Amino acid sequence: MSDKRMFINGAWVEATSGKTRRILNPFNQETIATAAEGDREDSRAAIQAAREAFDNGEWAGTPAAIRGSLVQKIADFIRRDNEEMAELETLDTGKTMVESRADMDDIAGVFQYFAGLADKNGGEVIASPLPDSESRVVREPVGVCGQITPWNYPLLQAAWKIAPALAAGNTIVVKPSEITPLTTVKVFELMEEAGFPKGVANLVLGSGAAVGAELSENVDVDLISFTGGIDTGKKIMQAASVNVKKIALELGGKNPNIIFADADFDTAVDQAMNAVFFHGGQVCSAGSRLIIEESMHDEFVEELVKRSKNIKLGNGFDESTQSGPLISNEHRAKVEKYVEIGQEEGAKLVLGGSRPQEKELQNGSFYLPTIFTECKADMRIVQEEVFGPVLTIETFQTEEEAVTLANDTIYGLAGAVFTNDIAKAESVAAQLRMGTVWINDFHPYFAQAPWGGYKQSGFGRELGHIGFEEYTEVKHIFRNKKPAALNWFA
Ligand SMILES: NC(=O)c1ccc[n+]([C@@H]2O[C@H](COP(=O)([O-])OP(=O)(O)OC[C@H]3O[C@@H](n4cnc5c(N)ncnc54)[C@H](O)[C@@H]3O)[C@@H](O)[C@H]2O)c1
Ligand SMILES: C[N+](C)(C)CC=O
Repeated sequence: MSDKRMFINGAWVEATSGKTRRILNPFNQETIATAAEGDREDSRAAIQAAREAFDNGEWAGTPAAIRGSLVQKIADFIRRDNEEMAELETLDTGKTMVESRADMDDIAGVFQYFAGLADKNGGEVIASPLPDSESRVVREPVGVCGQITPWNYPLLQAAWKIAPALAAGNTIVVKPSEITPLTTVKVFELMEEAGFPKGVANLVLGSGAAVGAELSENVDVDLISFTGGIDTGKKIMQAASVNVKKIALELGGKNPNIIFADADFDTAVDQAMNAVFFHGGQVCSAGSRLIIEESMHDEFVEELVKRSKNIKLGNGFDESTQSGPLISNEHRAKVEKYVEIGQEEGAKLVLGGSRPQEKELQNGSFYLPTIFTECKADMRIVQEEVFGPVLTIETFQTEEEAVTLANDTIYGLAGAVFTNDIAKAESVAAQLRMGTVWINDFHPYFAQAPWGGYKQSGFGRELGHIGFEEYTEVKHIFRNKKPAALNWFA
């Protein structure tokens, strides 16, 4: 028996196979829950429920304002249960309570934003070039949406998908990461409380290889929205071709943080630390490549190392903790491998490069903030997503060089530029091939602005009105107001 079950066709169910999975706390590897471990059969049952709920037309035909008010209820319930939900997220991911509380605030804001958009989907009247006719464009829901999410921001990434999909009148099957399902299960409890009709929102727990693959392949799924790693994204894209599903892919990043010598020194050091070490670097948009003007390199690195040494690692529930553990020992092993590779490639390790020594951290998947200088653009440590607290530093002399280094990546998710010269900042922003560019800041994202990648960071956008439109089909309706025979074949 599990204590975290799946929600299929309006009922909480165990896996058909009876299998379960232990969910671990990355701070101490203790079991915090037992989750149903669904497989393809469970996935198919959820898809069928979502298919029927879409095809019977009730949800899509529900007045948009009423759909919006149900989505708004989720926002209200999350605000009501903020502390409990933040605790679940910290238990599951190890992130600090400050981060988890902020995530819950953001998530409530996302549900509120899309609740508000539900009835603003008015369509458009076209100036028809033909006489006695009417031409208009309407947006309709796509259908059954499969939504697959990662472990680093479990509920936040799910909210970016669930809220617009439901507001637009789709039905959904959500598959959270198998290692962090707790808050997604909780949000389905909230949806049940809000009173969504049976089959509209379904939750399947289990592995990517089984549940995720079924969602990607199944011809009854009309759209697949995925957030996760690039290799998984490629598999999903291939699988989704079976019925030419609509796809949105939010993949990884190797994000540059460009700092010019005229930037405010203290702000730039502080933001550079935050860019890469926030949540242990387990952020798709982490500023893991620092690209700094050569003239300030030594002074900047000295200060960065001095401050980063003092980052307090610990239990996310301890309010003095600044950064929690990595998600798992397996993931830490991957980070360690990259640090080894960086050293073999000739990058100079100036901070970290090992696990912390403190006794109280030994059971957690901790890794020290790590900084490499003397990095070259062709090193793997500079090119590949480490997804841990590892910063590489490269230098430049001219704006052109900075932009070339920043764009020298297969990814294009996000990047930043720090300078007091606004014209220079705007020029760099215009040249960066990335979905988000921050000027004199790093990390802000919010429900009102679109999020997504250029190049191999994916395609499609989440958030903003574009994130809502991703869940709609565009239909042109033309009406002849004076129908008459054409006599073409007379
Ligand atoms: N662009 C963004 O907005 C964004 C946001 C968060 C995380 N990410 C990226 O996510 C990655 C880290 O997350 P992760 O390790 O959970 O990624 P992952 O690709 O390993 O897993 C993500 C999800 O895909 C599922 N999955 C695995 N194999 C599958 C398959 N064959 N078919 C269908 N689904 C499958 C997993 O079970 C999980 O639910 C990083 O690369 C990070 O940059 C991107
Ligand atoms: C999209 N974001 C920044 C919330 C999380 C990326 O991992």
